[in-house]
Amino acid sequence: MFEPQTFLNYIGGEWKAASSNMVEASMNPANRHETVGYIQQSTLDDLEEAVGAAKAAKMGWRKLSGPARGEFLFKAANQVEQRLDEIAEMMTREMGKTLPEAKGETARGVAILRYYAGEGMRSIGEVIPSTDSAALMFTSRAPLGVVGVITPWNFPVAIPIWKMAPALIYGNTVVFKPAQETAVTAALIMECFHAAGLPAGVINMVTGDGGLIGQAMADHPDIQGITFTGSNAVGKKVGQSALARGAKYQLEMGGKNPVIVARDADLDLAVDATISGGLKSTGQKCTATSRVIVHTEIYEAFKTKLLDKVQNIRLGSGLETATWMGPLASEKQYRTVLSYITNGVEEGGTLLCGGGKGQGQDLEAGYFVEPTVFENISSSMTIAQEEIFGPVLALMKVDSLEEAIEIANDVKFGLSASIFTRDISTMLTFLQDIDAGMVRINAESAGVELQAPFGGVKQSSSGSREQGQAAIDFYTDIKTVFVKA
Ligand SMILES: NC(=O)C1=CN([C@@H]2O[C@H](COP(=O)(O)OP(=O)(O)OC[C@H]3O[C@@H](n4cnc5c(N)ncnc54)[C@H](O)[C@@H]3O)[C@@H](O)[C@H]2O)C=CC1
Ligand SMILES: O=C(O)CCC(=O)C(=O)O
Repeated sequence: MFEPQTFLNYIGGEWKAASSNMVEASMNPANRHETVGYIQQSTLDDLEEAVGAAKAAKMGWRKLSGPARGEFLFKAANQVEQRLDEIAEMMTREMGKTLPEAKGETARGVAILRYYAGEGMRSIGEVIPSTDSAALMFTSRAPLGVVGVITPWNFPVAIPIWKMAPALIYGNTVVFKPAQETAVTAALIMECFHAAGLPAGVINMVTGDGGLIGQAMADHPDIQGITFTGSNAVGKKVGQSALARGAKYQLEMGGKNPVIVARDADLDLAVDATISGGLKSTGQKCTATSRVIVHTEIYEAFKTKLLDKVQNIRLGSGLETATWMGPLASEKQYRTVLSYITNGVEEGGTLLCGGGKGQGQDLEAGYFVEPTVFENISSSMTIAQEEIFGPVLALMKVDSLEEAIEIANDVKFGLSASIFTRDISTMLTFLQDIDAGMVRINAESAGVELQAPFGGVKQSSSGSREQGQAAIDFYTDIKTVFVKA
């Protein structure tokens, strides 16, 4: 029998209840009657305390050497690794993705922590020849100060860690506001940082309403940088608030990612990648495949193979081994996805499979939506333009590569895009002409590697890149130093 616990804020190295004395229940989306845990409904006073703690810890932390900061991250990685099964199970319970996916994500969190721990030993500048032969000129990097981290619910371990680990290694202190939907999982990650013994105030977590706590972080004069992943609408607000007071900001937002299936594609490979890229995590990835743009000559063959597999997808609780696809993460997301499906039908799309609530007694209490495939979708339709963030694929038929790329680029987003082809000139045309930050050839649109830059173009991101060594650009400022004896 699962017993829900109450989780506290983490401020100045201590666990604290919100000053409102109010908690909120976090629910299991596979069974809305099950409470996963209770989390704090924080007030602006709690945020103030957390920012104050981060500000007070700032100088001590930045004065530590990079390798010394790295030691703390190695310890945090070991903690997460030791608790991997427990954290992954909580993630599955709290947001619905299957247990193997949750374990994979938690293991990725461990690897990210180790990667950035190692960054503490690497170069942070370069020597540049001065025109004055008696001088030494070089660049160095300075931390921003206090960094605000606002994260979504779809990757409750990986996204917070890929923001907090580089923030910390480059000498910043952190105030973290996770999505309320997955704040229990976030609290387990904070327990790992606490056990790793980071000095008090270096990392702080305040849970609560995004419009209140998140917005106040974006507005806060003592937070010098804000990193955000989430919706486009909120991201823009966060960016505008930070810009208005001269703070640095980094936004990772939506996607409407295409896969192009060229006429010479390996169809089995393309089908598997479309299913994995579009439907894993129940389609709730900013890199998820949403539009499937298929050459007319192989359209029917591709469609038949795709439907054959999609119709056999097993829905259920992510904790059950037979389950391939779990529920949507929340009631809000469930309603959003169902309304996009209704809209697709109303605008003239043809439903090939799915389209409804998950059927069956064991699915009744959860936010399950059947894996859904549409055809007869034109680029101007709402479901071809807006991010759905659910298990919905839209098939679009084209006569040429040029037409495929034109449709692929005909959206406001530009995060990830993939193509299936064996032809080198098709590959080259695609990688040159596609508007996307992540370009993938013969691979699904989702999936990122922690050591490589991650981000999009157009309205998918604010232009900066996360992960890999690219992260240093956001979390530090360059100092150009000129020294003469
Ligand atoms: N790019 C991505 O990975 C994600 C995209 N989304 C997209 O956003 C849609 C809505 O999902 P939501 O959870 O409602 O996203 P959201 O953008 O509202 O939430 C993301 C984070 O921002 C916080 N937040 C909310 N309002 C805020 C404000 N005014 N100021 C500062 N922070 C604020 C939330 O508490 C959460 O921590 C999804 O259907 C999906 O299309 C959602 C999550 C992740
Ligand atoms: O594809 C991935 O693994 C990362 C996706 C992501 O960053 C997101 O959905 O926010």
